[in-house]
Amino acid sequence: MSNIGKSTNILWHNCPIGQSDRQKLLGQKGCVVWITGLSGSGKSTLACALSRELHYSGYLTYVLDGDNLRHGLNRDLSFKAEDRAENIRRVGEVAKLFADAGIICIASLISPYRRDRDACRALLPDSKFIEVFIDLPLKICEARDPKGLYKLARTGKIKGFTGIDDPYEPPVNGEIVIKMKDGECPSPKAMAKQVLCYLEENGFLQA
Ligand SMILES: Nc1ncnc2c1ncn2[C@@H]1O[C@H](COP(=O)(O)OS(=O)(=O)O)[C@@H](OP(=O)(O)O)[C@H]1O
Ligand SMILES: Nc1ncnc2c1ncn2[C@@H]1O[C@H](COP(=O)(O)OP(=O)(O)O)[C@@H](O)[C@H]1O
Repeated sequence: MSNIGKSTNILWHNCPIGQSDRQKLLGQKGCVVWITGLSGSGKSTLACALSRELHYSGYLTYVLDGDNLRHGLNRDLSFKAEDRAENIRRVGEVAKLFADAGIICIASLISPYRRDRDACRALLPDSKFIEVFIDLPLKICEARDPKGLYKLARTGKIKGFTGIDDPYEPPVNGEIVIKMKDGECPSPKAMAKQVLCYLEENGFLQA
């Protein structure tokens, strides 16, 4: 019996069918592809492009997108630092469950604080947490501004906006960095290919 957080006298219950059985069934390894970057850097675009490529090659994926999760699971959270931390913690735990199910889980959230991302990494042993940083300058993201949020942040109508008046801490030793080349951002297909190659080379596309 052990006490975990606020739960007392609880015991882990094991199931006879485990992660490796599910992975054999699916012909892949469960993992978490964690996409981080500024608003407008292309996180959702990459998540969808990667999911599409993998799906049509016969692999099971699921996308956890920050914006979408804030419509349900995380609707009670704001953008202050403690709430962002709780947002990332919950999504990390959910992503871990998907990976345990044998699924290639693609999480796309700003996740601006290194400590929160590292806590998610710690939940997933055996290199199953793959951090992908879309390293796009603020200037480009702000010029894109598809939702008009940077404009609102610049005029003070949104407070604590990442990159404007709230920090973004880039990964130090992430697995994949997506960068501009010759002043151009790689296409969504090219970004997805970079991640796909990593998954292939590291054995995630076989049981
Ligand atoms: N203050 C502030 N800062 C940053 N972003 C803001 C803010 N307010 C609203 N939004 C919109 O919320 C989306 C980010 O949600 P996330 O859950 O990914 O954020 S976080 O990881 O908790 O920082 C983010 O979506 P993306 O543009 O897709 O990144 C914004 O559209
Ligand atoms: N690789 C890319 N090349 C050109 N435009 C892109 C690329 N990725 C995303 N975009 C565009 O940039 C904007 C922001 O992309 P989005 O995926 O919503 O970013 P985020 O999820 O990081 O906020 C969208 O209008 C999208 O069409």
